Amino acid sequence: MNTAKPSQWPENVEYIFSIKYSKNVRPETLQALITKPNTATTVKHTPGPCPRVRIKSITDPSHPAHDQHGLFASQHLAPSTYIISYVGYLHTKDEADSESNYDLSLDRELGIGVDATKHGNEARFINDYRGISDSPNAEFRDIWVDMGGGKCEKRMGVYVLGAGRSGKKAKGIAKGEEILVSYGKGFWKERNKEAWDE
Ligand SMILES: C[S@@+](CC[C@H](N)C(=O)[O-])C[C@H]1O[C@@H](n2cnc3c(N)ncnc32)[C@H](O)[C@@H]1O
Repeated sequence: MNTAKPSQWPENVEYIFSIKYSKNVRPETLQALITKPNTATTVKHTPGPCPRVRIKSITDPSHPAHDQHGLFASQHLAPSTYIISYVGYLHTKDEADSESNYDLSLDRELGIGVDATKHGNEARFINDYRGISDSPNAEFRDIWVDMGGGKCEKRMGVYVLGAGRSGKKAKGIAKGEEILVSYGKGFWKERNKEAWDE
């Protein structure tokens, strides 16, 4: 088994390769989260540090996440390239931690989220573009990860914005550039940053 961790991985967070399922998820919900629709995009499971990204501490005082970390491209990433999937603790609405800064909705209809506060991979370090760049250069998409042996896992995958969606960012993400998504207005509204109303 691959036990390597990415450089700069924090000691208080468990580095995981696949989702950790809460025992409170109902069997029929769990079944829906591991049953891939025929037409869905599938990505092969790849355990271990992702070669396309690098976690870096943010030392620039003008960066709004100064003194935290961010995720950067370790090679040029072409438009629409799959980068990494978001893993963490998969939980029900009732178990959601309203204080978490790492909780991503996986399936709104099923009321399921994935929280990477205590367990996660490099994707937990992706910052929001606001105050850093004019626009995001990456986005979350629904994916299914083929775990082998006929098993699949529904996850959120991070992709480089496609040429159609990204305008001037159609060249993809350059080596060394920070990977930035939009967390959505709701994330910042809940944290009282009303000024970032876009
Ligand atoms: C999912 S974490 C991203 C990784 C985080 N920077 C870290 O080092 O663990 C989300 C948190 O990162 C910070 N963050 C992300 N994007 C930001 C932005 N554009 N401006 C200010 N803080 C940001 C906020 O503290 C937010 O609650």
